[in-house]
Amino acid sequence: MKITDVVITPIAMKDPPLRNIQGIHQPYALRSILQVGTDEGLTGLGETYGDLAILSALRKVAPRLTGLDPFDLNGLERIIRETLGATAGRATHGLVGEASDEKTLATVLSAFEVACWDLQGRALGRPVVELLGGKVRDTVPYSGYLFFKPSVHNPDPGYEPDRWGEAMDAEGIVAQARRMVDGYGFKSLKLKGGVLPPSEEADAILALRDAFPEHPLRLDPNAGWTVESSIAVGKKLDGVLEYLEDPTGGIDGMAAVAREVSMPLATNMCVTAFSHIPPAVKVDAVQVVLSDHHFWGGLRRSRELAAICRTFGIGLSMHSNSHLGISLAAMTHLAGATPELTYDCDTHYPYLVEDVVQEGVLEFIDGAVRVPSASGLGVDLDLDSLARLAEQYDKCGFDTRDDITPMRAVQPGWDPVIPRW
Ligand SMILES: O=C([O-])C(=O)C[C@H](O)[C@@H](O)C(=O)[O-]
Ligand SMILES: [Mg+2]
Repeated sequence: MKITDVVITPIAMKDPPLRNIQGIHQPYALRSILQVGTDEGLTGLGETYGDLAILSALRKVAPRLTGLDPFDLNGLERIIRETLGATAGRATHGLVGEASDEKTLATVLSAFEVACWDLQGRALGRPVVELLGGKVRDTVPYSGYLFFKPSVHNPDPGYEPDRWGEAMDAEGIVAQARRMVDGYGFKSLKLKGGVLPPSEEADAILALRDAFPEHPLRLDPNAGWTVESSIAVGKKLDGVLEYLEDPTGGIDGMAAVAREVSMPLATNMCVTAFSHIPPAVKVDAVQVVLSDHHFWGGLRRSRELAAICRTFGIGLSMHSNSHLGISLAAMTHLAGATPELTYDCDTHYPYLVEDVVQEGVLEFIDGAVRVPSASGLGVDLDLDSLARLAEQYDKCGFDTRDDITPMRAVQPGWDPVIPRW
């Protein structure tokens, strides 16, 4: 089987005004959708960030893939390295750690790699989970991802407001959590912090603890706090959190917090590439790493990460950005085949109101998604939806994620300084 053509479609999907340390989500989230065609008439699907820098890198690589066998993943990496060289560009946004050429390269590799796994599975008539070694679980549990948010975007993008309403205090977060748990059955909850002063966010966690006594809870301010503030929150939430995620920035900062608090510290900011692991292990900075196949270099690399975490006794969880069904399918196959992944995975999926894959395959039952059993990733494109979301991209008025500018519309002079507290 040989790759004959690659179609890359940037899309924009409606996204609620979710708050974080940088500001607020734009009214649309951007993604790149990959269709990799072969001489056998099969098409493999991939999905990644839609930011222009990534899109440009994907477009540079695409024509070079003609003739490649989708089973040759080492060949895929070689072509990508040759094409992008050592200057792939710094493309990721600030919420997943430092941008680097290597991370951009890993992101591009991942997008095409997932499409190749899909092709391999389709060619063999096997689901991707089987190519990754077989299922270690039939369903993959996800956690309910809670965000502080206003009820509407400002300015109004002209579409129906989202169904989640306002949540700018502990009461609003508990109500949001109730809807997440009732609607999706989530068995654990994660609160995106870095929005209110740390003690108020700790109070929101305590309110969640009262309302959901059995649910493991996580809090993630995306490095918004100083070491001192992080320790204070860690002590206040002693015995309450399953883990505290990126309270402060950097390996040394996290290590200083880890020495003083009882709960594990997790990260998708200070350990986001293989080169970060040795220094983090040396000072015991993090006890849980959130994998994310999108920027760790794909499904193979994510399993290498799992093995390294196992070796050093580090827990493994999974990170998410706003994503569509192709990514959810890839995450579910990966998690379905990865025994080290013992924490419920993150997902933004409940905030999604439009997808490019057909309905009904990826459903949350009791907070979990069944690993698809059809060939490849097990999802197919809905071409009408893809065209509609592509048109939305052309009209949305931006080509790169930016949480700061829309925040300045809400709060003039907004300065996304880190740490803030
Ligand atoms: O766990 C995390 O750090 C994230 O999920 C980062 C995301 O970008 C999230 O903060 C968001 O979507 O605003
Ligand atoms: Mg995080």
